[in-house]
Parts: sequence; C-alpha cells; structure tokens
Amino acid sequence: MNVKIEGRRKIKAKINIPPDKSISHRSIMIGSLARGTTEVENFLFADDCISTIECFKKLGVEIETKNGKVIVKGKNYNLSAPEQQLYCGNSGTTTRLLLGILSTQEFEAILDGDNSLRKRPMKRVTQPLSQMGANFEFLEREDFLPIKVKGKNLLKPIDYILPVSSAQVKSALIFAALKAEGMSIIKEKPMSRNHTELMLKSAGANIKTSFEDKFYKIEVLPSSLEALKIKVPSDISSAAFFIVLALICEDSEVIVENCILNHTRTGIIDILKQMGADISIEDVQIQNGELVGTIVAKSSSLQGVSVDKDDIPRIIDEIPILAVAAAFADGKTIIDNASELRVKESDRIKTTIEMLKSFGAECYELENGLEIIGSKNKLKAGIVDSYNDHRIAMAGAVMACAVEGESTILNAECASVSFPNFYEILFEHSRKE
Ligand SMILES: O=C(O)C1=C[C@@H](OP(=O)(O)O)[C@@H](O)[C@H](O)C1
Ligand SMILES: C=C(OP(=O)(O)O)C(=O)O
Repeated sequence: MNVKIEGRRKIKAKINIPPDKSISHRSIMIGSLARGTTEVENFLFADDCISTIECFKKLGVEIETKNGKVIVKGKNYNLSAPEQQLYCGNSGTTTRLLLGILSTQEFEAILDGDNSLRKRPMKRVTQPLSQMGANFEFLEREDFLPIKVKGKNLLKPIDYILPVSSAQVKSALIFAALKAEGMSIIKEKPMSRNHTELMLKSAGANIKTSFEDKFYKIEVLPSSLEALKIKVPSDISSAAFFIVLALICEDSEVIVENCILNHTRTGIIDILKQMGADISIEDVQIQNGELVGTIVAKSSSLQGVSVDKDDIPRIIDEIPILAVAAAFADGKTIIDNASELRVKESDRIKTTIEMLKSFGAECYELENGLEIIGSKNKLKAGIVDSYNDHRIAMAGAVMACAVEGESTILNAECASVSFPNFYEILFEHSRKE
C-alpha cells in the first residue's frame, strides 16, 4: 500500500496513542511463565505483539480476549513442546526474549521470522545463553534465524557484561537466570529500557538492581512468578511521531495522555527540549510500577543538537523521527555512537538518510550515525521508500505533513507492526490549511 500525503498541514488534537509495545510483549511472556491468571488491560494488538501471542499459544499457553482484556493462563515455567515452528514475524523482541525463555525448557523448538528478522543478529543472545547450558543450532546461516533451540531445566548462572546496551539481550538472560542454579549477575552501560526488571519485581521475582561504577547491575536469583493485573500505558515511541508533528507544523498542538514516562524511554523528550521544543509533562503518576503522565507539545523553533552517547539507548527507536525534527531545526544535529541502528528492521542509518534526502534535506551518513544540517526552507514533497520498516514509514509520513506539496510513502502498511491505526489518526487529526 502506498499512501499519498498533501503537505502543509496543521494539527490541534488530543491523540489516543496505542499501548506500549515493549510492555505488551512482556505482559504475555511474564503472564505465561507465572502461576495463575494474568489480566492485561489496553494490550497492543499490533503485528509484533500478535506474533508474541501466537508463539505462546503454540507453547501451550491459553490466551484469550475477554471484555477487551487479554487473559493469560500462566504455566509456571512449564511450557509445552510446540508442534509447529514459532514464527516471530518482524519482531526482534519476540525472538530474542523467547530464546531466553526457551533456554529453560527441555524440548526442541524452531524459531523463524520474516525477511527483515532473518537478517538480524542472534548470537548476541545465543552466545551467553549457551554459556548457561542451552543449545542452539543455526539452521541456515550462522548468527541468523531460523534457529533450533533446546534448553535445560536447570541452567548455570551467568556473570555477564553486555557488549552492547540491549534490553532484548538483557531480558533474555534474566528470563533464563530465573531458572538457573544460583545467582546471576548482568551488567550494562548505559542502561537500556528496564520494563522486564520492573514487571518481574511486581511478579515477585528475586531481582535486585543497583548502580556500581557507572554500570547498571542486575542480580537475579531463581524465582517463581505470581500472576499480575497490568494496564498498559501509551507508547512514547509511537507518541513521538505526533509530538514531532506538532513541533514542526505551524500553529499546532498535540496532547498525549497516560503515556509511559519511564526514564529509560524519555530521551526523545529530553533531546527535543534541548533543541528548544515547547513540551510540557503533566499529571505524572505511578501505574504498575511504571511512571506515566500527559505530554503536551506545541509548534516550536528548533535548534540543532549533538546527542550525548549515553542517551542513545533512551532514544534508540525514535532516531528516525528525531532526524525529521533535526531537518526542520536551525543548524547541525549529530547523532553518533548509534551503530545498533544498522541491525534494526532496516539499516536505519541508511534508510533514515535516504528518507530525509527524498525531501531535499542536507544530511550525511556517518560510520555509526547521522549528521543532519537543518534546511527547513529547502524541504519539498518527496517519495519515501519505507523499506518495510514501520518507523521509517511513519517518520516519512510526518515529514510529508509539514512540507509543501504531495508526498508518497511506499509500502506504508508496515506501520501496523507497532501502530495499526497510524494513518487514520494522522488524517483524522491533521488538516490542510
Ligand atoms: O526490549 C524491547 O522491548 C526493545 C528493545 C530495543 O532493542 P534492543 O534491545 O536491540 O536495543 C528496541 O529497539 C526494541 O524496539 C524494543
Ligand atoms: C526495533 C524495533 O523492534 P524489534 O526489535 O522488536 O523488532 C522497533 O520497534 O523499532
């Protein structure tokens, strides 16, 4: 599906942003591994999280939707051997966290995914999980899906420093460590999103987190998990598209309520504010151990920024939309130390640069990042190839709304990976002058 967007739009609206993808995945996983019945309110029914549900159903977990809530009948870490392969679609989170969980199960399972997921590295999880005693076989190419996994009921504990900050690697190891013979210690720097740790603590897991010599340290003891009642807040990674839309369009304002404000996720707000964005945060409260609140963003004149390397994990999924904001700013923006972008749904350094260039922006590919020279007055309508990457499609659509003329987003339907009604909301709330 290609989407055509007439530019020079304005937006003034309260937007109902979909539920958080990371928390939705984890609610199904932790619910499946707990004792008792977990209830998830406001679950994200987007392609990636549906892949997680389908995989856990194949592992013998009863999951159904009742009165809008997802009900998960926990198996207390006793999953069943799947009769078919576990298809993870486009979702790195589903794959890597599942590899950790399946490391604790004695049966064999095969994981596979779509063409994009088959290009994403998996040794980052299989290598430390092998150290704990799980077995993996790459069925086609070393490091990539499809992978056969056979776990062990009792794994060896691990003492491990993550070579790259990654919530997916960290979470896979924590899920395995909950079934190890003793205490595991996992360290990372800088800290990545900590939803797994927070949700597992609420489920009664024996997990201690602290900071030691600038490292974030997690100590995990073998534990069983209790069922939870979870309400999923709105996803700041999805909200970011509408926040930037309000900032770069004239006479615009967007309000997002009940949005996740966990510090490991709010880098986009902090960096946009450093750029001069008019953003305020209201009604902050704690919900299921997570900070949530309201974000208000208004049209702003932005300045270029040099992003601190420690902030990269806090904005990892928002870099394509941050780059759009940078193209509308005055001056230069540098986003470096972001080599992880090369192994996302697309090579997001290349695809973000190509997206910006299709609108006439001045920008350069760095070895591990992007340099963008603000060029608001030169920008014009363009044709954007999404490369089937949801975040590139949506970032391109936002940019198209702000420039003069009619732009086209090719293969725009991939937005459904994280934000199924993105275009409906965009066209309902943004208006041509
Ligand atoms: O754990 C998670 O829910 C996620 C972790 C991040 O990946 P990495 O762990 O590879 O950085 C992020 O890019 C992804 O969208 C979601
Ligand atoms: C990288 C992403 O997700 P995942 O790794 O789960 O595919 C994303 O949503 O931008």
